[in-house]
Amino acid sequence: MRPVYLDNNATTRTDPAVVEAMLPFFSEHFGNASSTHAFGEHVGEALKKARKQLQALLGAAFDHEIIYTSGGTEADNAAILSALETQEGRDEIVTTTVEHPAILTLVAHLEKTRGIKVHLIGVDRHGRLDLDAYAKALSPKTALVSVMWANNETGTLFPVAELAEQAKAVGALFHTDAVQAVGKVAIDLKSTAIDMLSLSGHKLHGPKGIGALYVKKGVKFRPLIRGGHQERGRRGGTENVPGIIGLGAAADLALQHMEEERTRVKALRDRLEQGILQRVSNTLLNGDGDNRLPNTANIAFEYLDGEAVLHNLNKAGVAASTGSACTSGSTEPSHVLRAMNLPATALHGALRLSLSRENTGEDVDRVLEALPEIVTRLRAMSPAWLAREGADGAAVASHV
Ligand SMILES: Cc1ncc(COP(=O)(O)O)c(C=O)c1O
Ligand code: FES
Repeated sequence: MRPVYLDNNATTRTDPAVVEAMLPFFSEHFGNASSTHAFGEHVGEALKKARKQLQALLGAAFDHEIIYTSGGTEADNAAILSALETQEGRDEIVTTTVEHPAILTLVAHLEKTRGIKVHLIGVDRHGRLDLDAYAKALSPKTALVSVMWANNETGTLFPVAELAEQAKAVGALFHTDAVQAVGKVAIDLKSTAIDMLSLSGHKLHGPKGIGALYVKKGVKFRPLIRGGHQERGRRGGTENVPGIIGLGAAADLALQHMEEERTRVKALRDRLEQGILQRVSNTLLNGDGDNRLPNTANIAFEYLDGEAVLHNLNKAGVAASTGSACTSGSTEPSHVLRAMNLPATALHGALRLSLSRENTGEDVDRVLEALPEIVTRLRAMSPAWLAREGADGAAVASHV
């Protein structure tokens, strides 16, 4: 049976058209863009076009607002470290409890080694940001705010445009980790107060190992990687030419497919989600209702271990994850679901199903066929579930 891939928030398949666009840049057009001879010439032109393609997806005012990086993690690191250098006299960072480790690991390190004060803003049961706490945390000491656009585990969207306005009002820079949002939701940076934005190629059917940091014109930037004059001196090192070309092609395709993602993919996701909730008892939908990425479903099965559900789904030919790529395999419950205060009975039972434009109705049917039986079988072996049934039974009896 054809395997079903529902782990697109971990990574996506590089679109065949993207691979096609990249291939010549490994062979006939292998030149270095910095060279003045003919081998480099064609490369320079192609890079310019790719930059324009990414600019269009971001709605950026200028193409030189884009700095290519090795991916989302590097872009996040570059943004935070730059802000601390340029925002003299300010030594506080405001971010959230549900950020990706690319942010959380770095800010924890900065707190420990540089005495930077980090405000971690929490979320409610649906993953919505505590806006009062956010407003209170902002001050003239805030160097940078970093709030993700879309959460990788639940797909919940944060109101980054409004948050950026608030940050601007206290003179803080605003960065957003938009790794999961770019290509899935409409973005028009020129009409926002967002100063910096991180993205990653492999989350939007582009190649791995390429990403970008958008830095709004006029915002001071200190390079993370110093070297040659590439990227206007803001990121040294020979350009990842095939990667940049691939990211441009992926951006172009993402723009073309954006409407489809919002309608067809969302309809598939909704059918999948509703189908599971109807067929399986004691399930919780994690995330903010409609205010979510159109492709992401995060569902917790009470009294079960998500890893066990996942393992059995894998055997049925369905690839998904328990929440996040990097923490899968560990027995620690997700920091995102913990921050959302999920009931203890559900904390370990989460399953993330993340779709893309490559999924079909048949993929959804496959999950809906396999999953209820898996959950029933696992619950029949779960002491916690059996104890709960007993307890419920007693509760029912006491009401008669
Ligand atoms: C929200 C978020 N930020 C950052 C990253 C890291 O991106 P990359 O794998 O390109 O370093 C990811 C990928 O897992 C992510 O989901
Ligand atoms: S995706 Fe969250 S831990 Fe890596």
